Amino acid sequence: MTAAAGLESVTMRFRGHTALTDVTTEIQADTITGLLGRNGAGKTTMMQLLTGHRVPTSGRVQVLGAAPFENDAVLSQLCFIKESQRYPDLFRVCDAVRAAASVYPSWDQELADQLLEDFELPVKRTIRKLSRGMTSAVGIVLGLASRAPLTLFDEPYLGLDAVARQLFYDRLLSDYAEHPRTIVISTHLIEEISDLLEHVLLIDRGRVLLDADAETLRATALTVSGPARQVATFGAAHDLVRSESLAGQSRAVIRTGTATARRMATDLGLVVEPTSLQQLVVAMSLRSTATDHPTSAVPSDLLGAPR
Ligand SMILES: Nc1ncnc2c1ncn2[C@@H]1O[C@H](COP(=O)(O)OP(=O)(O)OP(=O)(O)O)[C@@H](O)[C@H]1O
Repeated sequence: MTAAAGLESVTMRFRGHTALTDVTTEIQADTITGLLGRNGAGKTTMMQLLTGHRVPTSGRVQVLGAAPFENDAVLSQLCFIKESQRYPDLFRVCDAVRAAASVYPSWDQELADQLLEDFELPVKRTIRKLSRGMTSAVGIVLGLASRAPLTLFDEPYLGLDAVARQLFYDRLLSDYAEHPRTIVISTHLIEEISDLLEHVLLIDRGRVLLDADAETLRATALTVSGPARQVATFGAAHDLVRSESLAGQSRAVIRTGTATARRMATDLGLVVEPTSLQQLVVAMSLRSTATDHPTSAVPSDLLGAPR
């Protein structure tokens, strides 16, 4: 696998706050990567660094083989759709489309027209007068039709209804299948998007907590439940991410993937179920918080039921 972008020992400090601490990671080429993490984890900051909107306090950022900051050759190959994308006051939808068409070398007008129709966007209306969700849809149209070699969506669907979000996932997947490129999406809607993701990068308070391909994650995360003692025995022999107990029964998220581990769980009389990506992300984030703040109370029902 080749890397389309990478951060090497990157620290990003704002006045009085460190948003990223010594982050080293690679964004694989022609892959859909999910950038996950709690509020304030550092996702937007990472995207700003990758798109040359910021320079790291220390460390190196490489995108398509070079540092992105003030590098036109690199920037022309990037498309960054921000959470609250701003447009000039009088811009109509068609003006934004025309402007994007002139900026992105790989722009596909046919795809843009199709997406405008799919999202039922009124092309002559001023963007300022669109609803929150419709404005997000404009960003999605631009991001997909740009066909940029590296496209970053930072929580692209603020206000989008469930049908429009599904439309986004479907169109993204079908266009990506025909035109593979590197896509990074930050989102809190993990459950919805998990099937789309090929790689997962989980950030927690500015540090990388998980950096793995989605297939491996699916194969290595289990939820086991049963008598507390047996769950504890099983957890002690594996990477126990989180467990909760009530009335002598426990439920635990474990990272392991081997057939032997599953057999051991079954032999102990435990119920073994798959762990969804969302459950794993929640469990890992809570473990990280608990490690740093051992006394903080965590609600016991946060793991929810497996898919
Ligand atoms: N310009 C800035 N000045 C000071 N602090 C900042 C600045 N930009 C970001 N931060 C801080 O850096 C941290 C990471 O912010 P960032 O926007 O990257 O998080 P995020 O993961 O995108 O969060 P969310 O999911 O809530 O959008 C936060 O604590 C934020 O307050």
